[in-house]
Amino acid sequence: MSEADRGARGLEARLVVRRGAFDLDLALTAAPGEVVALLGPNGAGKSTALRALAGLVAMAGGHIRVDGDDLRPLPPDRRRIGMVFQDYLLFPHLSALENVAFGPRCQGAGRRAARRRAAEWLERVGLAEFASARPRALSGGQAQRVALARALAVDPGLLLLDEPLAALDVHTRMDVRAALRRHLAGFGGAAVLVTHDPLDAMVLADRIVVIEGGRLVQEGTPAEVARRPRTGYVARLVGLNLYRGRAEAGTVTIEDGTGTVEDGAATLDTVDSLEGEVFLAFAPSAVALYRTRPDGSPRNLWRARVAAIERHGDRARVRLAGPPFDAVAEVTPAAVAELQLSEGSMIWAAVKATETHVYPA
Ligand SMILES: Nc1ncnc2c1ncn2[C@@H]1O[C@H](COP(=O)(O)OP(=O)(O)OP(=O)(O)O)[C@@H](O)[C@H]1O
Repeated sequence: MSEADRGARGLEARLVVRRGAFDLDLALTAAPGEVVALLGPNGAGKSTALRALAGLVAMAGGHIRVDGDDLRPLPPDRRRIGMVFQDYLLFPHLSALENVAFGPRCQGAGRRAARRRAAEWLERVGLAEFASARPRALSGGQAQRVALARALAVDPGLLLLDEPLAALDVHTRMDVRAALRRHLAGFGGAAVLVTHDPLDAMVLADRIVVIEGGRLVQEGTPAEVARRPRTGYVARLVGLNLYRGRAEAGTVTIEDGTGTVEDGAATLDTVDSLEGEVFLAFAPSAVALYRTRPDGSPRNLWRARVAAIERHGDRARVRLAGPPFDAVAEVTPAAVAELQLSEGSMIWAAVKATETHVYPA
């Protein structure tokens, strides 16, 4: 390790954890002031990663450096870490103020200093008047703000948030998400957030790290990840059709289609000049559906079976099954009626070359 590494600020970690048949091996960094969201399907290892950082699960290897200090040998209560965990609730027998004062007390602050500090934090999260309330008298959103104040009151070098909004109803969730964003913006340490909700990740994170099967599969800013998904999971999350293929002279041969490549069926034309291994993506709204073969035959035209029709806000999502490949189309409910779409029916689908996006695999 170089001097520069030792003195690096923020989080610099490699987390190696074995849990039965599952193993996690993840390099993770977060600069001071940066919020990194861990996103991934169920069982990907997000909570395991967070618990390893907190010292709640043992690591089989790796290291955790926060502002240059190695935390791995330290027990959880000696790590300067703030935690807002879904199941790491407030102490029910303590008031909001005492809950927040608990951390500074543990760090050695005197009773009065700890209470003063807690009062400041409750003020900052807008709950000054609830200082003497017990947790059961608080709403879910208020309790979550007290938990955040408690986490931040210890002036942590690293803040860990595990599904901080998951237990809240939709309306409260929006408010608390906006408040959380403001508090995170004012926090000078590194923050790692675990969420299932792509919207939380998009709104709260500076950078998204996607993990699947205990390994990093993609990372980037929310915009980069949304625009250029690299796995099916990410593509579904951001609502895009995504394929891997080989590009040659403006045509992409789909390699992960559901059917065999017969007489050029599993190909899509693009307006891109990229060659070689690529990802090809297009939005469900770019897919046009026809009952009969359209005149003038657009270039990217294929015959597809309707596998399912789902309501999605004021639009309908039509799942199309291959061969040549699966896709999702988004149309109006009126179009579903006009086209007489039903599960199992065969239709024509088209997507303009100009509506496809191609990027290196
Ligand atoms: N206490 C445990 N003992 C053994 N294996 C465990 C334990 N907890 C979790 N696992 C396994 O570790 C893997 C990762 O689980 P983890 O909870 O970290 O995933 P996650 O990405 O947080 O999932 P979710 O989104 O469902 O919370 C899973 O395969 C799970 O079965």
